[in-house]
Amino acid sequence: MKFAQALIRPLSAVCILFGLTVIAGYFGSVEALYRPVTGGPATNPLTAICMIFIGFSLRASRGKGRELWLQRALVSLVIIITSLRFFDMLLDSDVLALFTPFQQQVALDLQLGKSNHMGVNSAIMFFCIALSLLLYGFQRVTASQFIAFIALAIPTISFTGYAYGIDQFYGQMSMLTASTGFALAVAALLMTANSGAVKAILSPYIGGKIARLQTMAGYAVPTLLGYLLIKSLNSNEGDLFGIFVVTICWFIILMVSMSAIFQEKIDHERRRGEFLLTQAAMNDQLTGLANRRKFIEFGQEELKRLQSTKSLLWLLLLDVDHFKKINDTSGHAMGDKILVALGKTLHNSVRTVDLVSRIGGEEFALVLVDTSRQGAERIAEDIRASIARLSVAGWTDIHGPITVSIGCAANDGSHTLESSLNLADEALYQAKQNGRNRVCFADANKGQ
Ligand SMILES: Nc1nc2c(ncn2[C@@H]2O[C@H](COP(=O)(O)OP(=O)(O)OP(=O)(O)O)[C@@H](O)[C@H]2O)c(=O)[nH]1
Repeated sequence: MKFAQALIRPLSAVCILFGLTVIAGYFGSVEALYRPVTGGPATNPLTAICMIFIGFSLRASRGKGRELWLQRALVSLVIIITSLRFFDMLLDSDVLALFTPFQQQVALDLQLGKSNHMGVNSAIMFFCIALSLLLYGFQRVTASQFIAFIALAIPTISFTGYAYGIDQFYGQMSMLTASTGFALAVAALLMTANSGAVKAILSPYIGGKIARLQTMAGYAVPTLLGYLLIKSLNSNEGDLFGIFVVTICWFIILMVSMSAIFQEKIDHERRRGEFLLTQAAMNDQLTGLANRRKFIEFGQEELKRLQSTKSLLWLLLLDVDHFKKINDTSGHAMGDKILVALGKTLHNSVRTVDLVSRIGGEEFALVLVDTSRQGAERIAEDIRASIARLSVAGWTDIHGPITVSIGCAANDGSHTLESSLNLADEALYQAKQNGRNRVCFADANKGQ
């Protein structure tokens, strides 16, 4: 998606450059710059201005404040210019000539019988691109995308015309205008890459891959077959045949886009379901902390990492003192409430790189990564003290403070997670034996 959107700036830059090249052609009277195919259609100066305006408005489309107003102003001007072209066509007037730069040169070309009008197809194409960008600026993304698709269809019809030799298909649209319009319509579509059919087609998942393949094949195969047939049959019905091919191509693209949207919706639900299942499999429902499974996975990953960092990992095993009494005197619901409060305290006591997990009923395990012995001592003691001060709504002083015993063991990467867990468990047992509400450290030489 990001890659697709990164294309917008270079595409718009190329189009601005094309527009400026055409203007330079009129300015320096270099016909080849505005009429790439000798005797073919020229790019009218106003058409070149539309290219430049749309190119700049694409660059401003994601802006805010003044930039957004500039974008709206530029696309509105293009809408006005192209609308005047429709006006001239309907009333058989020539209002547009009043605003056309290099009008003398344009008039001379026309006198000499050379084509140099802004083609109606070009006007429709730029009108649609400008409208699409205007709608995008007003956050009408679906409508913007729909109009951009229509805009994209117009140069593809011209390309088919050039390929099949059907001049009605490109009319007064030069190859340069068709290519620029195509690039601008693609850029306008990419602006809406986060929604609808474009999102579905660009999706990195399987649905997107299939849709991209189908879109390309759906366009390339009928176009190529049509080309081969029209050349080999030398058909007089070329126009009808061309219309048939273009219609088939766009019908296929429409079908592919629609099925891609549904496919992406279903795939999105599946990915969400998978995410929720993984979450459920890795997290403890009551406290929201990691569960035993996640603890083992995380611990083993960190131990692997230790082999290259040569630092120390600490395992803190924490058990609530006389938790059975808490349940028996105040009820299971209060017991649960205390477990949740403990989970929060533990979570807030460590860094984001560490892991806090609930590995049993009233037993928690902490993994402290890249930590010295002094660091582990300080954290364990802070945790013990802050839990002894913990106040839980509904838990009264007559019951005494909630306390925990903590057993700690270090691992430098030279022994297994299981052996560290056993050492921490022995230290925890020691803490319980020594009167609870205390921190004990495993013998550093054991298990190494
Ligand atoms: N409320 C609640 N209680 C739980 C949960 N899981 C385990 N328990 C209870 O935790 C208590 C653990 O008791 P014991 O293992 O005897 O240990 P203790 O009472 O904490 O005593 P010491 O560990 O020796 O200090 C049992 O009564 C379990 O029913 C839970 O999710 N919620």
